[in-house]
Amino acid sequence: MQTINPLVGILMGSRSDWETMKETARTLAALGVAFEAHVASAHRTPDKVIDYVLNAEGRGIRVLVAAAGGAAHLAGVCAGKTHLPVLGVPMKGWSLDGMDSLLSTVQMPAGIPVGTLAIGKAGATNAALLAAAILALGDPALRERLLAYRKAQTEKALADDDLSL
Ligand SMILES: Nc1c(C(=O)O)ncn1[C@@H]1O[C@H](COP(=O)(O)O)[C@@H](O)[C@H]1O
Repeated sequence: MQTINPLVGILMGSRSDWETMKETARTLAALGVAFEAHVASAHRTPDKVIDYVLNAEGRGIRVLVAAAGGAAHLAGVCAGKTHLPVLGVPMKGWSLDGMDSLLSTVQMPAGIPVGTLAIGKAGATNAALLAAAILALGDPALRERLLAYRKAQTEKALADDDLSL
């Protein structure tokens, strides 16, 4: 999936991660951030991952989001091949409630950072917001859209405080 001149590259280890990672795509779309999303696995298609990451900056990508479940090596391998910010999203996976993905994404050796988000859809949403926040540092119009998104969220949370039986 691709919009024009993508600034954010979303990689996921399997198509089975897409249901969760749609939250990243939807949030970026809501903020008007151009992105692309691809299935690429450090285990199953390592050459595709390396090729993508090495060409990302030259193609205009500014932030990478890497999502994987189980033995989640994708984000770490991406980070090892680029100085672009890499945000890791651990997938809940098929066992261990995603703790395996979380730990294998977050526990990077010093020198090769992966900004690791929460497991699952919350992490997928927040990866988009963090990517947008990074891009907004140099994009005043995006900064305004991000502030409006946050304001709407606050207003919804306040409006939710009208409990009845
Ligand atoms: N952790 C990785 C990597 C990787 O780290 O490169 N590649 C695929 N996977 C993960 O394997 C899980 C099961 O994949 P399948 O559903 O295709 O069997 C997915 O969550 C995927 O991210």
